[in-house]
Amino acid sequence: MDGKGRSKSILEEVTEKTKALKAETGMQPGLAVVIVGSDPASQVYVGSKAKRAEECGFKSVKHELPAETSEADLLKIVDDLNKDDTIHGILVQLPLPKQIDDGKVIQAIDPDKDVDGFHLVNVGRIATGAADEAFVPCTPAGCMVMIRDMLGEDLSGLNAVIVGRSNIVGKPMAQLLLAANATVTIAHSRTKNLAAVCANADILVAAVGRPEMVTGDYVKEGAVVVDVGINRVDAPEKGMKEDGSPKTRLVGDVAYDEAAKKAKAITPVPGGVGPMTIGMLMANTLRSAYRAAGKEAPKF
Ligand SMILES: Nc1nc(=O)c2c([nH]1)NC[C@@H]1CN(c3ccc(C(=O)N[C@@H](CCC(=O)O)C(=O)O)cc3)C=[N+]21
Repeated sequence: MDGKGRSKSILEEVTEKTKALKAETGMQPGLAVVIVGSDPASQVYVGSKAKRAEECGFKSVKHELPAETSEADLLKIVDDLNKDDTIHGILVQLPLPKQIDDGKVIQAIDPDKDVDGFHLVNVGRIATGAADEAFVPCTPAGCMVMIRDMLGEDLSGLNAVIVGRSNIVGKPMAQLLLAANATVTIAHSRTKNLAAVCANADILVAAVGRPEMVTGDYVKEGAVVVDVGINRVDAPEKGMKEDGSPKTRLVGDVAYDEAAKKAKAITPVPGGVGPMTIGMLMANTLRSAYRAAGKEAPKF
């Protein structure tokens, strides 16, 4: 499953619907991305989010704050963005430095601008089957688009196994699959006979953060496999960097070649779930702007 290509089609639709909203109401969707500290990987993600937002025709605002920023100062910025009518989506890049309580910052974001879908109000909306009114977290939302492309809207009778129980992927993924009528199992590091549990899955979602842990024997013949992992591992076969350390490459949580032999469809890393996450962030921001304009939000 080509996440990069599918994400492109979503971004095109977002761009089109942004034009339509502007023509009809004069409103332009606005996305604010806040990053604290200078972790290089985080900088790259934030940069590409801002770039995509501009390509969609959004107003894009980036707040880059020093690593020693206090919680109070960050909360003040969030509060200002909550009150800013030109901003429809607020994303505070995680993780935050240790002097700042992630939970406190997330709960300070206006739930109706929480395009990450991490606020308790949105978590609760999804858990109670009100996903249409909620912001659905971007990574699970992107996974669902690819699963539905393969299997249709109704997953009745299918077994879905998610490996990983995080609040940002595993748990919301389970809610979305359940809402689509799949029979859902959440497996994790304490699960007994993990390979056997996974081998029962028609839909297998790997979100554990352990490079290539899901090997061929975990995969049922004909399964749809979604790999959420993005792990940077040493790749000495590519040679050395200038500082003498080995070059690196990205791998998922799934051993791709082995799994691909058995799967009906599988997402690659890179080029799978990652680009879909960014696509869904733009879709959520567009939806937020439509709601602020009092118009029915387009579905993705
Ligand atoms: N509040 C918050 N929301 C997030 O959504 C969030 C976050 N914090 N913190 C960090 C993680 C990470 N994340 C990624 C998004 C896209 C790719 C992506 O597009 N990856 C490319 C590869 C990029 C590369 O080459 O490094 C791919 O998989 O093809 C990766 C990672 C969003 N995150």
